[in-house]
Amino acid sequence: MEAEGISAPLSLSAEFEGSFAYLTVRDRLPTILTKVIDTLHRNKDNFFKEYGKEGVQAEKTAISFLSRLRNELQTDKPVLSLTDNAEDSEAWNEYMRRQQDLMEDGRPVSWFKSPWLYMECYMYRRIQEALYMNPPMDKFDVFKEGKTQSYFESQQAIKTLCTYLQELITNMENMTEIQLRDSFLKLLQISLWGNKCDLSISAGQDNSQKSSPIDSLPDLQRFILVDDSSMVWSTLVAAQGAGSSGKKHARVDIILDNAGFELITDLVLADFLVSAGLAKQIRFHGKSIPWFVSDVTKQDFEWTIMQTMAANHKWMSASGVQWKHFMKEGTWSYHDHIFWTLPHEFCDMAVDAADLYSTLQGSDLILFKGDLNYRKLTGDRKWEHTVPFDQALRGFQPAPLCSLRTLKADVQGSAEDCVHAVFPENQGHGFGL
Ligand SMILES: O=P(O)(O)OC[C@H]1O[C@](O)(CO)[C@@H](O)[C@@H]1O
Ligand SMILES: [Mn+2]
Repeated sequence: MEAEGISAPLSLSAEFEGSFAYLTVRDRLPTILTKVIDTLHRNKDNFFKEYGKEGVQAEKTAISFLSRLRNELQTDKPVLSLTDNAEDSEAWNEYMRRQQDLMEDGRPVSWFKSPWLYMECYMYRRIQEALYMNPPMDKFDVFKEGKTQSYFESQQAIKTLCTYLQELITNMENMTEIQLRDSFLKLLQISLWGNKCDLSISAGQDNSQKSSPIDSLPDLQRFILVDDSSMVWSTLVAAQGAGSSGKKHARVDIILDNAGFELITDLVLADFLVSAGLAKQIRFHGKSIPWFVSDVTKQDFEWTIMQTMAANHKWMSASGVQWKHFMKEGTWSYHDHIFWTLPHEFCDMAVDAADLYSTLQGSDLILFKGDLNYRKLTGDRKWEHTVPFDQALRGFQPAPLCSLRTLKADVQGSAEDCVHAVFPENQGHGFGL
């Protein structure tokens, strides 16, 4: 749907044979679906133990739903309305009608003819429909195994990062502003690179963090296209300005992406922001259902903090204890609005999720993690590479925002990583890579 009066190029789509969208829909999405079916098969005995015959029957029916879905995808069938009467079903079905109105010569909305962004999101929502329709499978997270494995495979990197965080916190009061700034920029890059650990690009293959997240920074520097993070720092510093009641309470919103090591990098960054007095409140935004294989759900968020607390490592445990305290006292909070697991481009948010847009307008800085968020920020359209980032946002600017994304889809086109930052007109800055 077009944001008011701002035109945009075509959406990336699998209709362009040979494109990355085409290869994703033809090859990677069926592979992910097959792995989901295998996961259900492999857990058959557990379902029997936990739910008896009813569990096994539900697993069998869910598998038949998913096999049918895979066939629909592979044979480019018209997409179907959702029939699970979930909280977001009507929003999905309304979006399908909207997409149908956009189709030329009345062709049906289908996997290889419609926007890649819509079809990929739709697949993950249809997986959830197969579970919703077959209780007691409705609470089962088909991606949980991969997400927890990614956490356990990254232990050494997590220990290194938590140790680094505790060293920063111990030395914090002696730090000059330049040292604080440099530490922040280092943690921002670590959070950017944490985005490499994503299970949808790898179609579920292990993609955990093996190397030291700190020592690898110098080598990775050359892959950052144009680093605008210094403006992110300026925004944070400006947000410390005195408010009407004295010290302003800077609020940072982090739109999360993947669980596992990437989530740890985001929690470490958030801990630093609060410990350095750069933010008084951090709002984390995750997914309300399992999504794009490794995206963070509330269960993943809570499990990761508990797991870190319980680690047999002094600084991991100290970090986890601190994070649980931040959650308990409300300095940190977790939110999972359904909009983040709808297919909409973010320029639609002000209309289609006005409550969320209004919430984000209260932020001093919004950090968007990952490739899917970047694709939604820019509408996953065939922009020229010279288009300024804030133009591609087509009016989506609830607050100063920054995209921390390792490039996994065409919508930027270059092979490097991106740190974007953009500021609403009233701050006069509009820039990107
Ligand atoms: O976890 P991230 O960084 O959002 O990556 C997910 C992205 O990776 C891909 O799976 C590969 O391009 C996309 O389909 C999706 O946008
Ligand atoms: Mn992801």
